[in-house]
Amino acid sequence: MIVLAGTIGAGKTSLTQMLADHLGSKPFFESVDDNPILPLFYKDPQKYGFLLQIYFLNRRLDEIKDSFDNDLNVLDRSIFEDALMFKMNADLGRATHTEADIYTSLLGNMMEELPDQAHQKAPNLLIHIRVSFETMLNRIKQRGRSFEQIENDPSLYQYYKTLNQRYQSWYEAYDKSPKMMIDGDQYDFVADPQAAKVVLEQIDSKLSALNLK
Ligand SMILES: Nc1ncnc2c1ncn2[C@@H]1O[C@H](COP(=O)(O)OP(=O)(O)OP(=O)(O)O)[C@@H](O)[C@H]1O
Repeated sequence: MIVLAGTIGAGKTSLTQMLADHLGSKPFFESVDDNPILPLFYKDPQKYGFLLQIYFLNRRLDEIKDSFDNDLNVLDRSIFEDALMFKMNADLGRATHTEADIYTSLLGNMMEELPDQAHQKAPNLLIHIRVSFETMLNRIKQRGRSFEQIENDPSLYQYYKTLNQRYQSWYEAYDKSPKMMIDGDQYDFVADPQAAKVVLEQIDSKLSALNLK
């Protein structure tokens, strides 16, 4: 499986669809609009952070199991980023370190229980869409999900800034599978068909180098 990674508004959902269409494989999306915990979490992160994390863990394990049958299936977010986000939430006092430790241990246990074929536990390729903090803020504003708006909760500015910074070091340290980075500032693959073509070419050549295509 191929997994997309990147901060809020990086374009993971759009690239998942484009890439699956291009490869003739199946896209897997985590629906934000149907997530009943997310608005609660934004309103009261201390209370709902752990519940949200367990919700995501459950959903992502389902996705991983469902996408097993084809190496080129595309998932719109990796399970590894949840750990990054939860660790950050714990560091910011939005979850306790005990909750973070329990989550990490549960994640490890559940990954061990996945079916045996070792290659299927880790993705075949992780694609990180890197966007600047400015682009991230613009996209969040443009998309207009009310609970994500800084006007409604000014503390989100710092939350988003910290998240954006942490993604870069997270990506550099990531070693669970082959990986590549797409420059989401340079290539606006949603608005610009030429940029989309370049991005798909970059991914194609990585997949060929990995003998996946
Ligand atoms: N593990 C997590 N912990 C806390 N919040 C999370 C976590 N995963 C996702 N979210 C929240 O869920 C919402 C959707 O995030 P996500 O980045 O998956 O999709 P997106 O914003 O639609 O991204 P894209 O535009 O790249 O498709 C955001 O508000 C994000 O903060």
